[in-house]
Amino acid sequence: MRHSFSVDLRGIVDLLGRHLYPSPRAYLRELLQNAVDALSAHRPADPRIAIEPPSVTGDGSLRVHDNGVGLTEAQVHELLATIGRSSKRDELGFSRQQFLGQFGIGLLSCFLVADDVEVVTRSAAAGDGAATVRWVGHADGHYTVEESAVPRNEPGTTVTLRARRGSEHWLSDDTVLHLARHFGSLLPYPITVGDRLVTEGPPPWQADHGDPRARREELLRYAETAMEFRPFDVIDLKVPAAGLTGVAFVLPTPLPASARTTHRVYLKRMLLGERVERLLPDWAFFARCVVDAGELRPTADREQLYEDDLLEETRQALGEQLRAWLVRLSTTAPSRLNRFLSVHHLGVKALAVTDTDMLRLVDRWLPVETSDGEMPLAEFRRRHGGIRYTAGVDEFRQFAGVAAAQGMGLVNAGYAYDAEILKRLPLLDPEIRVERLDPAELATRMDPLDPDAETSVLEFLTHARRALDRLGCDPVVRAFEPVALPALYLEGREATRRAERQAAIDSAEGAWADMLDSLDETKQEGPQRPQLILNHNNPLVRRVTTLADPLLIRLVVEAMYGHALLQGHHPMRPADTATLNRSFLGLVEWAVHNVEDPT
Ligand SMILES: Nc1ncnc2c1ncn2[C@@H]1O[C@H](COP(=O)(O)OP(=O)(O)OP(=O)(O)O)[C@@H](O)[C@H]1O
Repeated sequence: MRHSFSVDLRGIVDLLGRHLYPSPRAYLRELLQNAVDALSAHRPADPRIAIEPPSVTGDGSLRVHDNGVGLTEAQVHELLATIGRSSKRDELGFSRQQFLGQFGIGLLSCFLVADDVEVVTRSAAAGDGAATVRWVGHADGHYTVEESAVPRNEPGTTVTLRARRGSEHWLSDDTVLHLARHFGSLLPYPITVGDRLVTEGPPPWQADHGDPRARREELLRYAETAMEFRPFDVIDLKVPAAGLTGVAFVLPTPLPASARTTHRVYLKRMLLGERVERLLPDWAFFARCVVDAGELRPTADREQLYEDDLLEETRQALGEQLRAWLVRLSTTAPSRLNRFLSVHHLGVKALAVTDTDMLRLVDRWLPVETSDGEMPLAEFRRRHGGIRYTAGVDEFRQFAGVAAAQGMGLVNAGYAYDAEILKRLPLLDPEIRVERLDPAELATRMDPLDPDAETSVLEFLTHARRALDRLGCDPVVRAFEPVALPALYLEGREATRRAERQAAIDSAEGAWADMLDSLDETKQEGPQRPQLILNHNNPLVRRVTTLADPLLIRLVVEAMYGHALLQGHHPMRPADTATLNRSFLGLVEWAVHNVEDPT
């Protein structure tokens, strides 16, 4: 025997109210949507939707009239009284293009605010003699159908709601006016609430202003009122496959890193939401869009866009259009591009990591910190042939001045995405040379001393070497710029790696330490120790190299070693800290002793 499911309407309404619709306000959207669909199905000469709020009906009820397609009695039974039955779907289950509704549950949302829903309707299709049918559905799950005592004089439908106790505010004049404006201001048929027209005509980007500058100004003004910011620029958007038109407003300030950009989306000119996500690719955080799309689908709660192939395709196409705008800006208005970059550099850099056009744009236009001051990478290459960079900000601060003085240009790639961007530069031109600075290389650029000077520092060097040996460091004397810098601690990249490995071995214990130790293949290689480069051009250093007292030389060299470590933000091992302390106290003692006893 076959049986049909019976549905407990209260349970379903509860489900919708709690889990599908985030707020009961959805009821007005669903009523507007049905009225619009009814007009799209019939298209009378003077289509209109008239909402009568309680102040007009006078009996506390809300009425929504349309002069659309209406329903016959048979359709009333089939469509209004069957949950999930919609006239707007084809056999394959896809929503028919011109309609907003598709699921056949929208009317149920009225039960979120009312216990009874009355529909009085007359079908346009059934001709002049069509009866006016009155259907009343109750939240407890039963309904009545009868021929209306008052016949309608034109096809169409009137839905009447009387607020459930406690829900009166959802039907109040102010709320209804606000909701009708919110959801319906761009809808293609005139909508009135009482005697107020809430529709505003076509979307602002479709309005014809004749002059493009006037249009742009109008759109900027629209953004100021609708989104509360004066955009940096407006970009027209169009994706025919999704029936999408609209505009992207470029944000005048960067978003906080954690924030997601959201968009105002209309579907067939009904507002889907003001905070719709995932319309643009993630990288396009600098734009907020307002769009209307005919073909994109909503999620069942009508709050977000349904994720399908068409949405993905649309996202790509919109991304393309924003990218093209950026590239266009770089050729037609570089100064505007520079202003844009100064605000949104982080996002553009993120984009350049995966996108070659953006990489080219960053290369040519985005100023980066270099030892010659701020300039785009392309300009830096013009001056220095290739690119040598430091991967950390500290490293850059330490070496930029010295490197520049030796005629070596340095790029600071210590900020987000910098190093990845630099490594990708050869994609633009395989000839581009990019290498990371090896600090050890700096020493090779510094002038050795002339033979006389070299001889004069030999004895000093012997003492200095003895002082630094147990710290794993070799002293070297060179003449370099800037004169003001007495000493520089240089650790080659290999030496750094080795120090890190050694630190790991030192902090490990037992078998683990033995294993790390045995893995340390560099043990077999010759020593590559960090160097303390003392600057012979510096007057103080020059005097120090002439000292005769081995104890004083040791104290001075140790102090310079500690100072150079601190200056270069190098990590201080316990031995380094102890050395610095001891040399400091030793020098104080030496100074005091000499003041007391100058002999
Ligand atoms: N104002 C109206 N004029 C004519 N027919 C209507 C009207 N309101 C509802 N209907 C009919 O009732 C059916 C069910 O409406 P309901 O709002 O529940 O679902 P839907 O609009 O089809 O889909 P959705 O759940 O996406 O809103 C509609 O498909 C439509 O045929």
